[in-house]
Amino acid sequence: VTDQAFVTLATNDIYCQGALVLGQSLRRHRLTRKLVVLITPQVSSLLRVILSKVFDEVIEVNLIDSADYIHLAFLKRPELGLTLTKLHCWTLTHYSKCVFLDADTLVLSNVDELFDRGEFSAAPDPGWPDCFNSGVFVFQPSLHTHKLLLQHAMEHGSFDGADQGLLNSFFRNWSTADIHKHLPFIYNLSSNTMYTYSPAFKQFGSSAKVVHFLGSTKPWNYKYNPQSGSVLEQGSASSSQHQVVFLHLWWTIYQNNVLPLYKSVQAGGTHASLGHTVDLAVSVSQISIEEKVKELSPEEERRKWEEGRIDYMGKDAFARIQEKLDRFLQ
Ligand SMILES: O=c1ccn([C@@H]2O[C@H](COP(=O)(O)OP(=O)(O)O[C@H]3O[C@H](CO)[C@@H](O)[C@H](O)[C@H]3O)[C@@H](O)[C@H]2O)c(=O)[nH]1
Ligand SMILES: [Mn+2]
Repeated sequence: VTDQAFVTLATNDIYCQGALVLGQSLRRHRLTRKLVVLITPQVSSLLRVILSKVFDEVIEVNLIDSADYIHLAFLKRPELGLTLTKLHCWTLTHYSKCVFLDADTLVLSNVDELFDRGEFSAAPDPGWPDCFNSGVFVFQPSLHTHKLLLQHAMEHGSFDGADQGLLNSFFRNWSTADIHKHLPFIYNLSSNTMYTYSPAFKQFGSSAKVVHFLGSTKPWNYKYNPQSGSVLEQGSASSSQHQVVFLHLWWTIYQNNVLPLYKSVQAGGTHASLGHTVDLAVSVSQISIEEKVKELSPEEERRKWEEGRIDYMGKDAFARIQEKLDRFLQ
């Protein structure tokens, strides 16, 4: 089937690591659809090369390219940045139907049956089951829908400041209108929420098809010991039994199906620079993915702005600029 696709999003080199594991996990289970990753200009050229080995299409999306009125409105709402980026998936009109998967999801078996569902299908959010979780959803690309979504974002914002709030208020009758649009929880199983229903996990957990590492600690924040096959806990994060199993699987795929891709591109050392934001440390007993903290020179900063590569979510966010101005004026 060439007019249907699995789609994910990675706006930086760190989330690319998740996208690569997700892509490889899809390939392990008889892939019959196209694989697409949306990226933003921040993604390094090395990661683009690696992504293109796993994904059929690596598509750069850029907020600056969107219609002018949206761009202008966006400048007043920089916090919607990442949200609008996810919405770009509706512009993939060379596909008739797609399944979106967050870069922090992992596919455990073939999930082609998701394409039997219509827009907008998603699984309940474990924290508020009358809302859907926007980490896995079935949608139909359409420039018209895309425009309506952007308009909705500009007019009403998002009640959680991100895509899940926006999509839930846009597709507001999801929870009551059509039960076929309720994906079973096994298509978006979040294993690390505060509240879990353990007997249900025992009963149904083994039929899980997609795992979602939702929340602030992602698999790539852990370290992995390839010899013992153990995942090393990070700080205060404590993992439940089933989560450990899924983390282990994530790292196994990373080690066996992602690391070799890098080796074919660059001479592998024990400490490799994977792009401008990621360092990879590989030794016999430990693999870790670390974020590089790199300060740009003022000249580099200015060039970034001039090229339109503005970090709306981070240091160029309006609140941060305001702080700077206040400090300057005092
Ligand atoms: O810096 C970032 C952050 C996010 N993403 C992408 O956006 C997705 C959503 O972000 P994530 O960190 O996975 O959020 P969650 O912890 O899953 O939190 C919830 O809340 C988000 C915001 O509403 C929704 O997008 C998620 O689907 C929902 O599960 C990621 O998987 C990536 O595909 C990036 O590319 N870069
Ligand atoms: Mn997620």
